[in-house]
Amino acid sequence: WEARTDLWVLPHSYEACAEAAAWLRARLKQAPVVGLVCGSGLGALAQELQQPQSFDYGDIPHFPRSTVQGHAGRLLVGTLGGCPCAVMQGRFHLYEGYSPAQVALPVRTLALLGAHTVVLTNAAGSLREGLDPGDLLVIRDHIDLPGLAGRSPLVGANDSRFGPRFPVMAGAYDPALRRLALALAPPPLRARAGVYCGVGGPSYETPAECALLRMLGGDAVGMSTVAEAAAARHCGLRVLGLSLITNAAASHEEEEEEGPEHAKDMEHAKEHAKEHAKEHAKDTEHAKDKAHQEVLDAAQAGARLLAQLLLALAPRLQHV
Ligand SMILES: O=P(O)(O)O[C@H]1O[C@H](CO)[C@@H](O)[C@H]1O
Ligand SMILES: Nc1nc2[nH]cnc2c(=O)[nH]1
Repeated sequence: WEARTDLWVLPHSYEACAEAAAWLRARLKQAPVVGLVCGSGLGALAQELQQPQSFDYGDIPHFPRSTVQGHAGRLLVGTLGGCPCAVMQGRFHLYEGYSPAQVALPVRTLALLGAHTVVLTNAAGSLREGLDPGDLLVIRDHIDLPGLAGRSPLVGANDSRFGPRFPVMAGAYDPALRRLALALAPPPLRARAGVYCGVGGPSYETPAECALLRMLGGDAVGMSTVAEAAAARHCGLRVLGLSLITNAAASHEEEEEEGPEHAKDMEHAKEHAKEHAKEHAKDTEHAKDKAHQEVLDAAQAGARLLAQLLLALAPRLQHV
């Protein structure tokens, strides 16, 4: 038996990223030094980009396709506050069926294009009281749950052209960039530092899972960013992580229903159950991606202040 490693290896091979980078380099007026990944509903972060060149992911060799609402699937390259910048309007997630290496391919491509810094933004659910929708979590550290379980983009033969076999992740989120982001957050944007938990998704967390993540020390939870951060650190990029809080995690749950022990008798309980099942079926139909739509709406509402922060930050990111 011979393992088919080609399908697995190709999307994360150095050659695939180098081909994507060469394709872009041949078309770019100016190479980016900073890469910005837009989270769900945060595509408007590109609005201040000057003289942007635009590329559909479908045209860039080896780039996966964006399949999630709120992720346009486009790379824009221009200048932000004078700083040459590449903005990814849309990222890839494990729950779309992509491998961790495919999720990380754009970050590696940006590194090969000459970027030295990436800003990873996302929409996230809060796990903490006092961290509310509209607030910004400046990521101090992360808990990479898929990564801890072996779903890391760094799994497989190590290509030392990217980086070392065992990269250090302490201090992965650059402390100086974090301080800068905290200092430059424009009022009324409330920014604080904290820990982002990356989960596989696509289901949102149960209340019990939220309690677990809280116990682990998480402040916010989302389904992205951690694989990109690992790949970025592996190839020596500086990383700034920004989570726009869009909801309280697990707040989409229904109010707890009283159990059948509270019904007067079994008949009553059965009737109640039938009615509830009907109502629930209607709700579920109506709720198709209602939760994600709420995330997108909240992200779009917060995008203006986040865009202001990025505009203030960009000139300070240009030089290492
Ligand atoms: O992390 P980003 O890409 O911002 O998206 C977040 O929003 C989606 C859920 O609504 C998930 O993809 C979650 O990770
Ligand atoms: N996993 C997860 N991702 C999110 N993205 C935006 N909100 C959430 C959330 O509550 N949970």
